[in-house]
Parts: sequence; structure tokens; C-alpha cells
Amino acid sequence: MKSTFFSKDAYDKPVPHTGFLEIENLYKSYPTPDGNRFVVLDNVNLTIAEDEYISIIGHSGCGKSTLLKIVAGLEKATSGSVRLDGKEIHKPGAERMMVFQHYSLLPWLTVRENIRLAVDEVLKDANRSEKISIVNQHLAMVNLTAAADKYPDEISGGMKQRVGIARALAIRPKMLLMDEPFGALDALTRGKLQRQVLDIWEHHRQAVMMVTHDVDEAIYMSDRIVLMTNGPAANIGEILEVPFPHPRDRNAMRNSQEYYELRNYALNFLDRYFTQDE
Ligand SMILES: Nc1ncnc2c1ncn2[C@@H]1O[C@H](COP(=O)(O)OP(=O)(O)OP(=O)(O)O)[C@@H](O)[C@H]1O
Repeated sequence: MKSTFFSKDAYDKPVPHTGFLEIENLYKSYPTPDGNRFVVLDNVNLTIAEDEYISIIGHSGCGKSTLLKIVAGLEKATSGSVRLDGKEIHKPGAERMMVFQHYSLLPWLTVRENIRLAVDEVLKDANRSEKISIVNQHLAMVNLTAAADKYPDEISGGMKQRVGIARALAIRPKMLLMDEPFGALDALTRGKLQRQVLDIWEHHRQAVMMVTHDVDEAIYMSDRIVLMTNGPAANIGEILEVPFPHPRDRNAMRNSQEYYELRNYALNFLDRYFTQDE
């Protein structure tokens, strides 16, 4: 295993305040019926740069979604801090948009109206023609111009997810949070949508935190891969640097020795934790 894959951060120590997103000494626990606490996250420290694509991988139930929801402001940390651009996160905000695995579109609105609603809510200073242009631009970005006037139940799962991504991007968040965004899609659609999201990201770089179970997806899309230990009391086991420059060519990457070394390393990490559970 090449040492270049490893980040030199010490994951159990506070991180220097240099990142765009700064997660410091983060703990999350829930009360249990017997009066104790169930510890989900135990001292998570992570910084993410403003143009960095990070994937979070770990076994089911280790706390990946909880971590993402704390960054989104949908859950509160028990202790520790999460700052975006120097500001403490306490609640949801339009500068952090979340994309869920299950599309969460409003069924009574068309594709265009679903995106427009978010734009109206957030970009209050934009005038009507600016809003129309933002919506059209984002419809085009995810190849949905032709489907703009359809309703969610008239389009496929992959198209619905593209609406969710366009809606999130249209309000120009500083950070995109994605919880298994391709998890509900068939393999072909997933591959196409991964490419589209990566194309968009390669043009408009922004901070991205994506939860996934798919090691190939994480390597293809991200700059670093955060490997979580198993819960309860999960934390960051290792962070792998993905050594391939953007824009990425999936086939070229897959033909390289480094790709397989990185992939095997991540899978072995997950296997080790999986066997611990048995
Ligand atoms: N509101 C809650 N109250 C109590 N426990 C909770 C709550 N939300 C999550 N948990 C627990 O926290 C742990 C982590 O859940 P989380 O959904 O973050 O895991 P995950 O890694 O995203 O799982 P998966 O990969 O299966 O989606 C689980 O044991 C879960 O049962």
C-alpha cells in the first residue's frame, strides 16, 4: 500500500482551523429507555476545503447519516463544534443543501416548479427573469429541459434524483450534502448520474460531503475518502487520499494499478470491521 493514500491528520486530535467545514471533537449520543446514553459518534474531527469532494464510507448504522444531518443542521451535536466558513452550525441553512436517497419532490408541482420553489424561497433578491434563467440553467445542467413540465410521478427514479440535485444546486449552496444520492438507482442510471454530477462539480467546484456504500463510487468521485469505524461510538478510522486528478476518466482510472490498490485497501478496511461484528 502506498503511503501517498494516507492523510497525515491525526483523527483523534483537534484539527487546525484551516478548513472551510471544520468538525471538531464531535460527539453524538441519544438517550436510551433505561436512562443511559447510546453513543453514535465519538470524537469526530474533520476539515473539508471549500472545493473538496469528500466521501464517507462505513458499515450500516455506524453514524454516517447522523454526521451528515449534524452538518446539515437537522440534528444537534451532543458536544463539539461544526463550523462552516467560520460560523457555528446550529440549524439548517440555504448555504448547506442536502440531497437524500429518496427524492423528496413535491408531487403536485412539475419538475420546473419544484426547482423554482426552492429558488423563490432562498434567492429572494433575484428578480423574476433572473429566477427563470437560474431554473432553466439548472434544468439544462442535469439534462431535464425536455421534462421540465412533467410531474414527479411521470418521470423515472434517475430523473427524480436529477431534479433533487438541480434543486439543491440552483440555490447556489456553499456546500452540498448527499446521503447515498445514487443508492436507489439501477447500475446504468447510477453510472450516468455519477458522471453528470462529477461534470457539474468539475465545472463549479464546491465543498461536497457524500455518504455512500460503494467504494468504486467514492474513488471515482471524491478527493478523499473518510472510512468510519463501526458503531456504537464510531469515529474516523482512516482518511484515504484519492490520487487521480480531475477531470476524471473512469475507464482510464480503472486500468491503473493505483486504483486497485486503493480499492483493495478500502475494502480490506471495511472487511476488517465487518469480521469484528460477526
Ligand atoms: N433519533 C434517533 N434516536 C436514537 N438512535 C438513533 C436516532 N437516529 C439514529 N440513531 C442510531 O444511530 C446509529 C447511526 O444511525 P445512522 O442512520 O447515522 O447510520 P448510517 O451509518 O447512516 O446507517 P446506514 O448506512 O444503514 O444508512 C444507529 O444505531 C441508529 O439506530
